Amino acid sequence: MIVANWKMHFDYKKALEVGCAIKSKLSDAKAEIAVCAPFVYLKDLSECFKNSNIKLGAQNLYFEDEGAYTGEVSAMMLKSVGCQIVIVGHSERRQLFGEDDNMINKKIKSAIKHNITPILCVGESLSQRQNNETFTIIENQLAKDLLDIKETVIIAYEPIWAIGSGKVANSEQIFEVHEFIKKFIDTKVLYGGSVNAQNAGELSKIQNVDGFLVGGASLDAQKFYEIALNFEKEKGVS
Ligand SMILES: O=C[C@H](O)COP(=O)(O)O
Repeated sequence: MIVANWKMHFDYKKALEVGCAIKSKLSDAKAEIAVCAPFVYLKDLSECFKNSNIKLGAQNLYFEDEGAYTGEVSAMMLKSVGCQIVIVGHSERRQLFGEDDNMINKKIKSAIKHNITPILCVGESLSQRQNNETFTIIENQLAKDLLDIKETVIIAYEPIWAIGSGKVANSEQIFEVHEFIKKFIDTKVLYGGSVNAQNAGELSKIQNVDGFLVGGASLDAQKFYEIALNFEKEKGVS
């Protein structure tokens, strides 16, 4: 599974241009492909992704369905514009907006209630890794974020120090964290953090990597396409 996280990029015209280019390049992809776009572009992207295998995703949600929550967007609303996937607990939201594990847990439950597949992001900071706290941090995030949740949740392992930095975690680091996550929950585990068209092939060789959550390189349809292609080649997805 290859997921684009566009974060807060593009104006309307560019978002539709890149979204439609991704659709035309990857509509026959064998790997599962999803594009997580800013809220305001979702409706039109859902039209663009019609009759293709590209899944529509959001980057966040609020856990209540409706009410006096100025500026928030609920799972019910996302579902109504065709969203199938939502990213929850991205480190940028944890760090910049103080999103805590309790809130993340409620968001995951709300997504599931509306039949939207959550992608839960977990990962350690550089200082936590240097202090040998990686597994404790990840176990703590998984335990709290997935409390009382039995349904399918996709996990994205994103070491914070690898996001947008050009510093990719090495194969051993990725393998052991994915193994740890899969012991906790038997599900798909994606890797995220400076994935690009050049390193996607090598990263795909790691046996327990089930796909990627791609930030920067997903802003270019050709680069995103090459990542998916390299993944399919290495994994023998056909
Ligand atoms: O959600 C995506 C990640 O934060 C990775 O971003 P990046 O590919 O720009 O490092």
